[in-house]
Amino acid sequence: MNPVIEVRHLIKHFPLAGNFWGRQRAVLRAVDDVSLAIRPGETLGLVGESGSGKSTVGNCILRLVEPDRGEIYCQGQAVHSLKGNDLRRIRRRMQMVFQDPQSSLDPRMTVQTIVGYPLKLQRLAASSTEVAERVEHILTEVGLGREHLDRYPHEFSGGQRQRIGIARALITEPAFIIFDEPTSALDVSVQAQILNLIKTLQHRHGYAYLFISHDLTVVRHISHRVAVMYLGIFVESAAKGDLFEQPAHPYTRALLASAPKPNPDIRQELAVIAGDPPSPVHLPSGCRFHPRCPEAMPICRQKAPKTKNIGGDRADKLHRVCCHLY
Ligand SMILES: Nc1ncnc2c1ncn2[C@@H]1O[C@H](COP(=O)(O)OP(=O)(O)OP(=O)(O)O)[C@@H](O)[C@H]1O
Repeated sequence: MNPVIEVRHLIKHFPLAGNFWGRQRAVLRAVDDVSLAIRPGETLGLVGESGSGKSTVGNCILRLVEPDRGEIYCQGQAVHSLKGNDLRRIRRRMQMVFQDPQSSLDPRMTVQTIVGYPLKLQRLAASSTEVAERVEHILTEVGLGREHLDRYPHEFSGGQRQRIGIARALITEPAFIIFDEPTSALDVSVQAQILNLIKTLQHRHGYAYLFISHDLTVVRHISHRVAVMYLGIFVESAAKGDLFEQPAHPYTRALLASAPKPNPDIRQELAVIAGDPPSPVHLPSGCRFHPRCPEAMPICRQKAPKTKNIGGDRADKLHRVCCHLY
């Protein structure tokens, strides 16, 4: 199957503000050559410590942040070169669900208006009657009845608000959805319900998902493949089973070793590895993980490793790792 979304060599550097007296301006390398492909019905989980560049990858794919370089294809269409109305049109096929439903829903709008708004914005419905019908249908899909149509966001629980956020993303019938930490603001019991809803919707419609999270349990539950991000690059990516059973990169191994055993009732946050990540402005020489790596060799200080495939050739068997050990 062809990928729904494909990203090739994505780069996003943020120039730092300030006066550098003629010296070259320092840049923060938020995303530094990332490639990925996601097929219909597939979820790619994206994990990594805070600041590793996960959200920037998602924002660049949707062009909410302008990439510096790289190619982005949605169902074969070159998103990176679209402008104006063409860019607006492709956004109906690529949607995002945010972490905090409280702040991403306008408190002055009713559910009817919030969920129907993308249809109006993109002129995807012929009449207000059609908008109303489609809103009602999509609310049922996410487990909310028509009695909620005229209520405001503050009248809902956190889980219900996230259902509204999901309905708003689904109303344009997208092929690809980015979930950026969609359950981290929710209680653990509600979190499970939302994750199951996200999975059910994927089974029903074949959506491709990019699922960004700090939480290894959540990523393990929801993903088919997983990519591990460290300081702007993917250090490892593989099918979920391979990544969790046979982690190859020392960073992935450290993440898994430091996480408690799988327990759906416990959040498994990252950021428990010895030492802080170096600054993305002043990256270490060679491999960017070497100052924290228990297996660092002399070459790791000198030369950045290339990404190699240590798995099979089939798309679902690829196991890519960026490390001098391989
Ligand atoms: N608009 C911006 N201007 C300058 N720097 C930015 C901007 N957006 C993100 N960054 C920086 O880029 C780096 C990557 O940020 P990003 O939010 O993508 O990381 P993340 O892995 O999603 O982190 P978190 O899990 O905390 O959301 C960080 O160092 C961040 O401070």
